[in-house]
Amino acid sequence: MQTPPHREAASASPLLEARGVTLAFGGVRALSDVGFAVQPGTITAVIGPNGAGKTSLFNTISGFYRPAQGSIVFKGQDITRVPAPRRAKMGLGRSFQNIALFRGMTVLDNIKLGRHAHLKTNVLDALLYVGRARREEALLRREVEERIIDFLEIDHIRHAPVSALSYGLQKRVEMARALAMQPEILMLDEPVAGMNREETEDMARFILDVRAEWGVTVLMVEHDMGMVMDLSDHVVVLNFGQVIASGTPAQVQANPEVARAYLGSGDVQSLRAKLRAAATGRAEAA
Ligand SMILES: Nc1ncnc2c1ncn2[C@@H]1O[C@H](COP(=O)(O)OP(=O)(O)OP(=O)(O)O)[C@@H](O)[C@H]1O
Repeated sequence: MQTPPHREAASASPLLEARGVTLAFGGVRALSDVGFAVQPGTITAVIGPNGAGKTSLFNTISGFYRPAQGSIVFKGQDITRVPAPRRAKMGLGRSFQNIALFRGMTVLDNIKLGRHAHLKTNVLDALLYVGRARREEALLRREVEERIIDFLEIDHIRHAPVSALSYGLQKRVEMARALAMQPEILMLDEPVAGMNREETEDMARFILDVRAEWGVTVLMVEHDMGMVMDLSDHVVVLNFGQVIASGTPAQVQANPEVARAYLGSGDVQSLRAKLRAAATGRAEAA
């Protein structure tokens, strides 16, 4: 018997999985039995009202928090006990909700620092092939840095200190630094929070291009529901630390539980109308 095509798609190996993740801070249960999968090559978004557990989930995936129960699986490997820096080297790149750049340093130096975490040359290599390894590394580094600078259109500010940049540009530099690690999955924590419409449009374009041109899978946490619905292939909705819905943007928008979490009533028409209004606003601003 043949497997229907949609079944095949659903059973493709996920790049990343959260399985039954539970996390508590003292008496507060931030996450309860959270499970979802990120398929390679997709843009997946985690949304939910304030305090739903989005940041806790991100921190658990990137290794800053260890769950009380459950596991995180990346490329088929259980990484629940792998420390955060090693996860980054394995290909989990991330940006932060509150920009975590070195503000006194230039854009280029911040990007170089991101790249530094990816250095492959170990102590033995360095002892045996000092000259060649260094030269090759330097060449490759410069190539990656230039490609990122070009891609994110930040050439004009490469020597500017980060502190002198607008918020939108700082967010873009943070993305550049995360890309410098050449991640397989890029985790973006509220990539458009605090941005004006134009900056939001730019960032949305970069997120789509990261996937299209760099082949990077994207997992983001974002408050801007309209942007999420426009960009994502898959949306996971959290509320009070639990997954209340998961599916395509259209499926999530038609889910009364989601409308209840956001609007206090299960009226999916109102939810759709709200999203349409937001989309019209963005189109007018563009
Ligand atoms: N370090 C912490 N110590 C204690 N409680 C915490 C901590 N971090 C988060 N929490 C609690 O865990 C729950 C989930 O918070 P979390 O920040 O993950 O939600 P969120 O969806 O990211 O919220 P927001 O959209 O406001 O950023 C909340 O009740 C929050 O108060």
